[in-house]
Amino acid sequence: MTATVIDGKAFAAKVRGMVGEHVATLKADHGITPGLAVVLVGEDPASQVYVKSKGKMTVEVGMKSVEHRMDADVSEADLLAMIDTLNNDPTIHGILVQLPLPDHLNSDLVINSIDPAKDVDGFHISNVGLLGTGQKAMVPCTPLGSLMMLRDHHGSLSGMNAVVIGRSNIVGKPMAQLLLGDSCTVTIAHSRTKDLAAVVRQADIVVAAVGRAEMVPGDWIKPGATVIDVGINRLDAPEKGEGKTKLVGDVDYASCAAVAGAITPVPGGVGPMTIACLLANTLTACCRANDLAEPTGLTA
Ligand SMILES: Nc1nc2c(c(=O)[nH]1)N[C@@H](CN(C=O)c1ccc(C(=O)N[C@@H](CCC(=O)O)C(=O)O)cc1)CN2
Repeated sequence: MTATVIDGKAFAAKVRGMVGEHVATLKADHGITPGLAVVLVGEDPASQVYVKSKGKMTVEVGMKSVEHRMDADVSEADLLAMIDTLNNDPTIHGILVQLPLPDHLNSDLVINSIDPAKDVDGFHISNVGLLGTGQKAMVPCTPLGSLMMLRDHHGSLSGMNAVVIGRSNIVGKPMAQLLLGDSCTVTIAHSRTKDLAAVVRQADIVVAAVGRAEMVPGDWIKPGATVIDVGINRLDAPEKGEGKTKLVGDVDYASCAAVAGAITPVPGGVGPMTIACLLANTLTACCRANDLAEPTGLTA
C-alpha cells in the first residue's frame, strides 16, 4: 500500500482563505478588525522565523498584527506588565507568547497571566480545563490543525482507535482530548510505555508527537492506518552538501508511507496548520468577544 499524502500546506492555505473571507465580512458588516499580538522574548532563530511568518499571515488575512520583541534578559515583571497592557487593549483579541521562553522566566506563570478569552494558543489553565471537560475553549493550534486534517480525510472519527505518542501539554494531552471529543478510543503512549510497538499497531490513527527524529518505523503501523506526524526535527544532511540540514518528523516517513493509508509529510504537513489555526483562533476569539456567531469549520 502507498499512503495518500495529506497536504498540510494546501489545507492550511484553504483555512487561511476561509479566515480571510470571514474577516472581510466582520469588517464590512460590523466594522470590527480582529487583532493578534505576538510577544517574542530573546533571539532564538527558529522562533524569529515563526513569529515573522505569523505576522505576515495575520496581515494577509486582513487582521491587525502587533509584534512585541523583548530582550532575552527581560524581567518577569516587565513581561507580565506587557501582557497586562495587551489584556486591556480592546483592539487585541488574541495574545501569543512565543515558546520556548528563556530559562529565568516561569512559562506557566506567564501563560496563565494571559486573559483566557485572548489565549489563542489555548495553553491557559482555564482553557485546558474547559477542553478537558468538553466545554467551549480556546484549543491549542497544532492539535486543532491535526484534528481538522483527520476530519477532512475521514469524515467521522467515531469509534476509531487512536494512539497519541507523546504527553506534552502543548500537543499530546490536548490532542487526546480532541480525539476523545470526536468519540475515538484514545491511548496516550510515551517513552515509558511498555511494548510501544504493540500499542501503536492497534491504532487506526497514530499521532506522533514525541520529539524524537524518525522514532516510529513502518512495522509499527497497522496497514491502512492514518499517521499524523507532529515532529519537526532538524538533522544534519551532509548528502545535500557541507553544513546542510534537513527536517524530519517523528516517524520514519518512507517505511510508514509504505504501510499507512494516509500520512502527513514533514515539512508540509502539520506545521503549516499551526499558524492557520492560530489565525482561526484569533477570529474565533474576536467573534466571542463581540457576541457574534463563530466561524463554522474553524473550531473544534
Ligand atoms: N506559543 C507557541 N509557541 C510555539 C508553538 C505554538 O503553537 N505556540 N509551536 C512551535 C513553533 N511554531 C509556531 O509557533 C511552528 C512550528 C512549525 C511551523 C511550520 O510551518 N513548519 C514547517 C517547516 C518550517 C521550516 O522549514 O523550518 C513545516 O512543518 O512544514 C509553524 C509554526 C513552538 N513554539
